[in-house]
Amino acid sequence: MALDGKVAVVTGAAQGLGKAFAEILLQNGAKVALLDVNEKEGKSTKAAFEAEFGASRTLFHVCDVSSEEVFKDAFQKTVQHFGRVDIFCNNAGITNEVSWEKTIEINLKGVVRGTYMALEHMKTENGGGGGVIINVASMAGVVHLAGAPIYTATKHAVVGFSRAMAEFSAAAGYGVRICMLCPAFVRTDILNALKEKDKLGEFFRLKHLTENLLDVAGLMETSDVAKVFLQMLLDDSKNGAALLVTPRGAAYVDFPAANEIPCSPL
Ligand SMILES: NC(=O)c1ccc[n+]([C@@H]2O[C@H](COP(=O)([O-])OP(=O)(O)OC[C@H]3O[C@@H](n4cnc5c(N)ncnc54)[C@H](O)[C@@H]3O)[C@@H](O)[C@H]2O)c1
Ligand SMILES: CCCCCC(O)/C=C/C=C\C/C=C\C/C=C\CCCC(=O)O
Repeated sequence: MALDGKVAVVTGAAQGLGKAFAEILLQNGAKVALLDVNEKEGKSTKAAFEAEFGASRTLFHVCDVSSEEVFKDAFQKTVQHFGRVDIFCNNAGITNEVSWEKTIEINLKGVVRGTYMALEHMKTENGGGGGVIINVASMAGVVHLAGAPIYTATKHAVVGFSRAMAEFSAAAGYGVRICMLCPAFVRTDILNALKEKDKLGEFFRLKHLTENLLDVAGLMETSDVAKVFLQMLLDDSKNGAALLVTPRGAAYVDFPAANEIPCSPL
């Protein structure tokens, strides 16, 4: 997929990884709708992009992905403004083990909402032009973080949901690819939760478990992850693929097929 003239939506685009994904899309010729619940940061990011790429290339809508109504409204406004959407990146996410229902609402249900909405618009069956959906999971969607069980659960769920939807989309002939990005630790505000008892609750006393993993794995910059995001987005051969991104490099996860899982006779 060439990006020149394509229209992308990125949730959680005001800062961190979402901002870096939006930036690399803009650098490669796409127009980008930035959706984020943080109005102040979103407006400032939009202003910075406007100065660099021109006013007509970006949009910002205040949008909480945990509200079906608000999310749909922001998406519809984006379609009205740019005329279409070709790329949808479900990136917004939080770490909060105390308000765990909220974490599920944003990290999982927000991704499900965004995926359904994007598919409905892009699928060729409805006269759409096809496209690509990138769901941002985490390495914690493939291996677990004992210090953040709900975060882990949401990211595992995003991986399972996206893989199932990718196969469904291909089988239904929708013309829409769905892939997952699974980064290890990246220098963004989400990691501040590691220092916040009111976010980790009872898991705060074992925060060293996550900190030890971070020490071993190392920390990436958002721009490093954005380069890999772009490669996956542009690779038309990938559907249902989960790309792990670590400071050592990137690799697609080799999930076993059901009949490849070793079993002993009962
Ligand atoms: N930073 C990491 O180490 C890391 C690693 C793997 C995956 N991730 C994932 O990357 C994604 C982006 O996180 P980040 O690291 O850039 O963190 P971040 O906190 O810097 O950015 C998250 C963004 O999402 C927005 N957001 C939060 N709740 C929202 C909501 N309800 N609706 C809309 N926007 C909302 C925030 O305002 C913020 O702009 C998340 O899904 C996260 O789980 C992060
Ligand atoms: C409160 C924690 C917030 C975590 C944010 C997040 O999504 C980061 C997850 C990163 C990794 C998760 C799991 C395990 C990492 C363990 C080892 C990585 C080794 C990487 C390598 O191969 O070098």
